[in-house]
Amino acid sequence: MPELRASALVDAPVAVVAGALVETSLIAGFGVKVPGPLLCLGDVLTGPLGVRLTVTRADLSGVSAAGDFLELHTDLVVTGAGTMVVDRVSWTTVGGVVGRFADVTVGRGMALRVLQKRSALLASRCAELREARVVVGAAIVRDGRLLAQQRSYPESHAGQWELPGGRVEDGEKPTDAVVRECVEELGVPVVVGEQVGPDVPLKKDMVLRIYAASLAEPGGDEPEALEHNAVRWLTADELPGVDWLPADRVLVPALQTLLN
Ligand SMILES: Nc1nc2c([nH]c(=O)n2[C@H]2C[C@H](O)[C@@H](COP(=O)(O)OP(=O)(O)OP(=O)(O)O)O2)c(=O)[nH]1
Repeated sequence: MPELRASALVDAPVAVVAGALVETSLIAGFGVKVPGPLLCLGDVLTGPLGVRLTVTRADLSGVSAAGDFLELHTDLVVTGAGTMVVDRVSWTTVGGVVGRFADVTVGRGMALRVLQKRSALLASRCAELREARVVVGAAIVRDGRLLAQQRSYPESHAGQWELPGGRVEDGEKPTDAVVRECVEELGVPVVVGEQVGPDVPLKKDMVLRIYAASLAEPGGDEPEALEHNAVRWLTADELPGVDWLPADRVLVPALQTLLN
């Protein structure tokens, strides 16, 4: 299988770059049809010439999509100077001299041009997302289950599930916002841990950032839905079947890893 590699250094943390990579606007300009604004595991991308690729990875380590005769992988490597983005494109070549000639003259040239253009788009989107407002969410785990809560508004999202959290206020540390929001929404204090998964873009200038958390007083009051319809404790197996808000669906693999 011929393979083409290209790499570029992006001046942004890996969570920002991984988040920018799941935005489908980054690839929609190349004639690729996408199912929604954010790439999720299992999504099918339809490209020119009937190429169909299934997303097999979309997390902090990068994004992959694979089809019958084409595979795309973008790996992210943390360096002291930013995030190294390593693209690998591999495809099955049509046999014989003609096939190999087409490969060299058409396939490689096309792939390189696409990668160069996407690399520039990625760098400028990461610069925007670095400055974006942050909505924090808490991935509260107890006894191998994740707490989710069901929204009651707006009408378009009522009934869908999300993690406790909200916008970080001016001058507030994101981890402090997690604690404040959990007290406001659930009536309980939490201890905040590491970030889970990428910074998922919500709109042009806002990202969703999830932190692992645990109840500060495990034997204390039960978390209650003070501003939502309901709370639920979910197992890793239950996560993919939940009607999540779109940005939270992107985070399901990372949340399953947290639970496992
Ligand atoms: N708290 C929280 N917000 C989420 C999640 N996923 C997700 O897309 N969001 C979005 C919904 C909201 O647009 C925004 C959070 O805003 P917010 O908590 O400050 O207040 P809100 O729901 O009233 O927001 P809004 O409708 O006024 O935009 O982030 C999640 O898991 N937790």
